Amino acid sequence: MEPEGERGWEPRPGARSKTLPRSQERLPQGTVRTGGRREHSATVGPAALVPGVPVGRSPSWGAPSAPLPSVAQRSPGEERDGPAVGRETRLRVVLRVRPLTRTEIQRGDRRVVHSLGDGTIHVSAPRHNATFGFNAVFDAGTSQEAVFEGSGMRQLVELAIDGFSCTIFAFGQTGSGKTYTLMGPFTQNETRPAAPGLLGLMQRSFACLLEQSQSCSSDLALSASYLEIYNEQVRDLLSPGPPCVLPLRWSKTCGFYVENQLSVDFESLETITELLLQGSQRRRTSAHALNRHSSRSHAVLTIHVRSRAPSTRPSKQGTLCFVDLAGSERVKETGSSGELSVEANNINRSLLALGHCISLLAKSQGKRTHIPYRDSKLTRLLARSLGGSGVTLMVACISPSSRCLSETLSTLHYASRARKVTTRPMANRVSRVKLLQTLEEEIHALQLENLSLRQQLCLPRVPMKSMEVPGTPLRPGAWPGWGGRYGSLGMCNCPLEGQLLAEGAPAWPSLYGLLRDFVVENEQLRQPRLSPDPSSDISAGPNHRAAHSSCDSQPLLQSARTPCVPHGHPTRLRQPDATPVSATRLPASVGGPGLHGHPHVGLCLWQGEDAQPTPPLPPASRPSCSQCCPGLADAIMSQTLPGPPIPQPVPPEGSTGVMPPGQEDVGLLGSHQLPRLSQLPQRKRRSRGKSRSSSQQHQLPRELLGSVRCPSPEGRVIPSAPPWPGFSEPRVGRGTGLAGRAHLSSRAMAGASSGDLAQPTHSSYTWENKRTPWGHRDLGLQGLHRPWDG
Ligand SMILES: Nc1ncnc2c1ncn2[C@@H]1O[C@H](COP(=O)(O)OP(=O)(O)OP(=O)(O)O)[C@@H](O)[C@H]1O
Repeated sequence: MEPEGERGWEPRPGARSKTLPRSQERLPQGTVRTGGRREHSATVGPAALVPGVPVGRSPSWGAPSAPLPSVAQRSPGEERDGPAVGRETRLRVVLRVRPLTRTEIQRGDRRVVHSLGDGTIHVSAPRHNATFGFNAVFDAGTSQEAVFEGSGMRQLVELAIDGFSCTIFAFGQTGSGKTYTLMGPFTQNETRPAAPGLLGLMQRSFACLLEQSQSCSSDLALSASYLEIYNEQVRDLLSPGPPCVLPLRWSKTCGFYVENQLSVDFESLETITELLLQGSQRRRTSAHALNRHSSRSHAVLTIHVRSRAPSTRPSKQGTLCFVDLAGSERVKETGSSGELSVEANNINRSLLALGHCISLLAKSQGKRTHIPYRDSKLTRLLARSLGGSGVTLMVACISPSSRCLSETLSTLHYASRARKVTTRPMANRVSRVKLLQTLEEEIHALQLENLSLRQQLCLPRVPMKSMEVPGTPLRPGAWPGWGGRYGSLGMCNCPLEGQLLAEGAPAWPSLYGLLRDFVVENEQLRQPRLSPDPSSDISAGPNHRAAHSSCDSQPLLQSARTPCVPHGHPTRLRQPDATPVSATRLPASVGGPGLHGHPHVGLCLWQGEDAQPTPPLPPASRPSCSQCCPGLADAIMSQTLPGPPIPQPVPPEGSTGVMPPGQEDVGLLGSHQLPRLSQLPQRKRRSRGKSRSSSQQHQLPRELLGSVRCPSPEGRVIPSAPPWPGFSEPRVGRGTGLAGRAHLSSRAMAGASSGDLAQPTHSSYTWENKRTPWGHRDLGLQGLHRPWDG
């Protein structure tokens, strides 16, 4: 008998089995035998989605309040160092049947699918008589809440909190109820969320997550990103202005990831619901014969869950990813033409690629050949969920109408096949030791870079302690003063080593305080003309300098393009790879902002141990930039820095504030081309590979670059760093969002916000983002109004 994957979608009439088929028996070494008798009617007992628990012994998926195994059971060994390899686990597949619509009833369509209970569904139509089994079947009358509880979403939320990458994707024919299941009866014209009873899996999961985050012992940091794949382009649905197209990249450590995707922090249900609503309103939809609000793109909403565990435990980083696939459609039936048919072709092509990958993944390990994830953007994004280390739930949606029979059968076969796919879930945890090492590297690199910049600027090597802002209290555990950091012994004099070796919590605030100070100093050194007297500015204490850096507006330090490193310094600066990126990528005449570069947003410092996270401001109280919107810098700085007055930014001389047409995007990329030295090795590595970085693809033409780089009005995304080793989730360049707080990420700061680090949660490189007006273009900079524009 041919394996199902090679037989196409033809159903096997009359097949029905309540027993575990041979193809799904548990074999030794955790393998699953496939390729025998075709089975699309199997009722697999309890799904083994819960990692580490053998098939047949795990709690039944969807069983309310089924206990999860303990962390130790799930991933033995992962406490030691990073993620541990999980056991082979099947995808969980549930089926939802929507009710007949009024049109279908009026048309006299017949119901051709009937739930038999026990996770089975029967298709009865002339020449088609088949039964299919799934982990759960929700018939037409099932409420949204029952779907949430019965599909095992609660457990997925718990797994995400525990550091697993969980994916829920809805698929099925157009108009079959995918969006309804995930988001409720949402239409783009809606400005209010649906009635509570109709809320979808997403909103219920958010509530569950927030509930758990409040009750669970470890502090959780939550953020969201939202994108769509439209006509094979990945577009950010949270970036202000029209959705911007983002590159999809691959890294050895983390696989495929979207570069420069915005990620927005949230702490309340209202905020995340609002994000969902506003992002969804920007998603491409159209009306066609089968659905008045048909999604024309695949949408992916990812919730990043980072737990800041006590310092002795590894930090966990899970994700909860909701994928609302565009529905497969027959152009003849939907009546699509023109743009609609182009969209339909793209949708069908990507779904075909997904189906192909699933067919191959459903084969046994021995028979599995290369999985062509690269065939579409969708399969690239779902690679980890399908064949990697994620925990995946598929929600297949079908219409019961006789008119949709062939599409329904396709979906049922698709879903049956998906049930054979296995993943090896792994919790994403970063050990304290690894985190310390990364911190150490980051601090060393920054220290050297700053030293080099100081030399270029002819500034004293040692910032004077006496110049620190008087009256600013030292953070507990922070390094007292700045003197000695660049002492005659250089790095040897740095007490960091002792800190790294020291056990216990007090090292953390000190390390992060140190890192913060270096970062702030680095920012200032890269923008020496920020204040009339750069040297005094830079050599002043960190707080004072941070106040200045809240609004940068001046060109990058040109002479910093070739930093000179003291001889004998045992650093990567001496390696060929360590040539500053700014030297190779920035034209000589380039001026540009530092890593921040946005005059409207401030550089927030870590708020110290005692500081409370700042709640997002309501739109009405949104502060504005210090010149065009004077409240923002004040608001930011007052939240972070006690004491010193906040200097206002000086508009650059002769700046017009208007980017030449067509220059907007390169301008941004140009500003992206200023990574810190500490990012160099990874960037170099990537550039050697096949895929080019965005900056390589879009080299900044010299003539287009004036002395003024035009930063975004809402904030910017810093050069996206490649994913961090040990972090399964690609780090995203964070930017502004619609609500909540948005971040810029950097290598170190990603670590800071990611886990173990109990203190500075929304740390440096953070700006307070209050609701962003949609009219602004963030990344393209078109129509940008800047303070000096007049
Ligand atoms: N379980 C359900 N109960 C009541 N109405 C439903 C249900 N499922 C879907 N609907 C309705 O059916 C219509 C189509 O649903 P929806 O837009 O969710 O389909 P879809 O699969 O997302 O379609 P597309 O792929 O074209 O975006 C909507 O009007 C929705 O309200």
